[in-house]
Amino acid sequence: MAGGGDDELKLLSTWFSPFGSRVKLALHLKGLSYEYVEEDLTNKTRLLLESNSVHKKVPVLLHRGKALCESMVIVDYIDEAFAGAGPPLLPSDLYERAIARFWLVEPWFRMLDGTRTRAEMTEGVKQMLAAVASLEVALGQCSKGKPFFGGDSVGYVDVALGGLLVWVRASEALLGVKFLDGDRTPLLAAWAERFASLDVAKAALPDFGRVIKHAKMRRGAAAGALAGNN
Ligand SMILES: N[C@@H](CCC(=O)N[C@@H](CS)C(=O)NCC(=O)O)C(=O)O
Repeated sequence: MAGGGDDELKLLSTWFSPFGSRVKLALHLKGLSYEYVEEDLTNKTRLLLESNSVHKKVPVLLHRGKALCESMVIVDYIDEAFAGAGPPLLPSDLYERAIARFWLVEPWFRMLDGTRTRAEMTEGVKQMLAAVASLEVALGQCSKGKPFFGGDSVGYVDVALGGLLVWVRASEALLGVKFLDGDRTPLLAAWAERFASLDVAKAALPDFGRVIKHAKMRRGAAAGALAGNN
C-alpha cells in the first residue's frame, strides 16, 4: 500500500457518513493507507473545526497536514495526487471527464430519514424516483454497456453514488419503497448489486443493520424535537 511517510494521509469522518464513504472508497481503490479519526458530530474535535472552519463537516482529508474538504473535491484530489496508484477514477478524455462531472452536479440521492411530515416524505420519494430515472440514463451513457459508470472499472460517478448506496438501501427499507428497482431501473439495480459485492465496497461502506438502527434513532430524535416544538 502507498501512503505513510511523505504521503501521510489522515481522514476525519464518522462511520455512517455517506460522504466519508466516498473518500474511503477512493482511498481503498487507490490502495492508499491512511489514519482514520472517528468524529463525534455532537462533540467535534478541534482538528475538524480548524480544518473545515467554513462548514465544520466531515469528511476532511489531511494530506501532509494540509486539509481538504467536500467529498467529491477530495475524491478529485486523491485521483490526481495519487495518479500512479491504482486505476484513474476520472476518464483521461476531457469530454468524458466533463460528462462524468455533469452527472454529479445534482445531489441525486436525498437522505429521507430526516423528513418530518408525510407531505415532505411523499415529495422526497417523488424526487428520488425522478433522480434514479435520470441516473438510469446516466449509467447507459457513461458505461456504454460495461459494468460500471467508469466502464470496466469503478470510476468517479461510481464512487460518488456508491458512497450513498447503503443509505439508499436503508431508505428503501425504512420507507417501504424500492428506488433501485429491477423493472423500472434495470441497469442501476444490477449496478448496485455489482457495486455492493466489490471488496472495496465491503471495506469502505458502513454496515446496513447499523445504519438502519442509526437512522431510526435519528428519526425518533427528529419526531421528538417536532413534538417539543408543538
Ligand atoms: N457536501 C458535503 C456534505 C458533508 C456532510 O453533510 N457531512 C455531515 C455528515 S454525513 C456532517 O459533517 N454533518 C455535521 C454538521 O452538519 O454539523 C460533502 O460532500 O462532503
